[in-house]
Amino acid sequence: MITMKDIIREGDPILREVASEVDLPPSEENKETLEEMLQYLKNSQDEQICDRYNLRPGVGLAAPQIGLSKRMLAVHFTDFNEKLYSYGLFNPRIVSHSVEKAYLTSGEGCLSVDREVPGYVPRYARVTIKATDLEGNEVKLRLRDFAAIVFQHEIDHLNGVMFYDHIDPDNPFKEPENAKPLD
Ligand SMILES: CNC(=O)c1cccc(C)c1Nc1nc(N2CCN(c3ccccc3Cl)CC2)nc(N2CSC[C@H]2C(=O)NC)n1
Ligand code: NI
Repeated sequence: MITMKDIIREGDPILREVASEVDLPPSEENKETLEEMLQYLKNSQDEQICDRYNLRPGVGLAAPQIGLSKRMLAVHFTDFNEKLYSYGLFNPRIVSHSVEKAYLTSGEGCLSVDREVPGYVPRYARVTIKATDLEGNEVKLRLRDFAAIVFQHEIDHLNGVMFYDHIDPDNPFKEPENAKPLD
């Protein structure tokens, strides 16, 4: 079971590496790891389990955050329209995106960052992702708003990018150009 002791914190160089593609079809080992990452997210959103194991709640987790420089990520959340997103993905990539940007007006948090880093994180408002899922199927996901934000945050981890790299250091709460606020 993944707990907070398994989560790599900022400062560890692995979080700044470009992670390697995984071989397909995914090995049993990589499938088990990705299942564990998904289970972490579910556990972290269950009050009893979260309290018992002192987990930080999250809706996304990328393999570099547990010390594996592999292009694997898990997400588990329901969006504003009550649509459930629960995926373990191998080799996810953004194949197209909107010009329009979006940002969480509350800023972003990260399981690998044990501090608040205030500021708007401008991201694409809509993205199309292609990847291979836990069953080994090629999936194509058209995402918008919160779902688009989460997937971009996690794909950033596969490219060594942290959310605060996107925050304007001169004015963290400046309205990003051509961007819609997400409350
Ligand atoms: C600094 N201000 C803030 O963090 C912030 C502050 C307010 C609102 C938002 C919306 C903020 N922003 C933000 N809130 C989240 N959560 C909201 C609470 N939730 C959760 C909490 C408890 C139980 C179940 C759940 Cl579901 C867990 C997820 N998650 C992310 N991110 C950035 S994209 C990846 C994702 C992630 O999983 N991070 C660990 N950002
Ligand atoms: Ni993160």
